[in-house]
Amino acid sequence: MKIIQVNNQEEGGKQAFNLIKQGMETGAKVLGLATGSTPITLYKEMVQSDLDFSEMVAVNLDEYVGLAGDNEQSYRYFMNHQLFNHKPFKASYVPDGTEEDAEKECARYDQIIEENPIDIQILGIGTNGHIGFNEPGTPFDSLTRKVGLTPSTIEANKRFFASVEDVPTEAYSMGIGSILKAKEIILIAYGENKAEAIYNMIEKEMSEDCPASALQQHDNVTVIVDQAASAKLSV
Ligand SMILES: N[C@@H]1[C@@H](O)[C@H](O)[C@@H](COP(=O)(O)O)O[C@@H]1O
Repeated sequence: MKIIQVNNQEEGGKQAFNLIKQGMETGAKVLGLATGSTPITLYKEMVQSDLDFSEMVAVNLDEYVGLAGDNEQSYRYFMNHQLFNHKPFKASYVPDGTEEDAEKECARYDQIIEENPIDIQILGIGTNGHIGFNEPGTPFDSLTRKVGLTPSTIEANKRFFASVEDVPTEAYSMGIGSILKAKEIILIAYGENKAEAIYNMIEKEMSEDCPASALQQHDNVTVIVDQAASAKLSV
């Protein structure tokens, strides 16, 4: 894994943006995108840039089960407002949180990923090492499925909701197997509450206890971290 240390989130957004720009110059057509507060500065860079995304496809990692795209807490809403409304893509995919038939929705989404192989996958990381909504214990060959969120993830994500009771307890998430199929992966982490997860991901032995450690088996991963998130690393 290549590690890029940055001073702050603005610099991290610029670094990630430059990697995407380079990727597009060398033929990348499909971006795998993530939600959460971490990629916001990257999306700002993309919006402010003169890059044209109208021939690009975006495939998002996950969506809360039960939330429609016009719900302000949904990941579709987040993506539209942070990026797609400002920079139109040829197509943008996010799992449909309103689809009650999980099997049908997951099969549909896996088909989308198969038809649009991801060139560059952007990832954040949960404090427990989750990527997408793949919580600890997720098999590394998993595909899209309905997952239950751990209490720590519900707790971490409640800041976006009126109360903890409003946080959905399930999500549709691309699997770790799907993520590993991306040609290039850029994982971004800021802040001391990510330090343990970053340490487990990079320096501990690969284990399902830290879903992000699966990235150790991928040969094109760049990790963008600030000082606080990289504080536990030995290098
Ligand atoms: N499903 C998302 C993840 O994709 C994201 O990486 C994580 C961290 O979020 P943040 O960037 O806000 O710390 O939150 C959620 O659980």
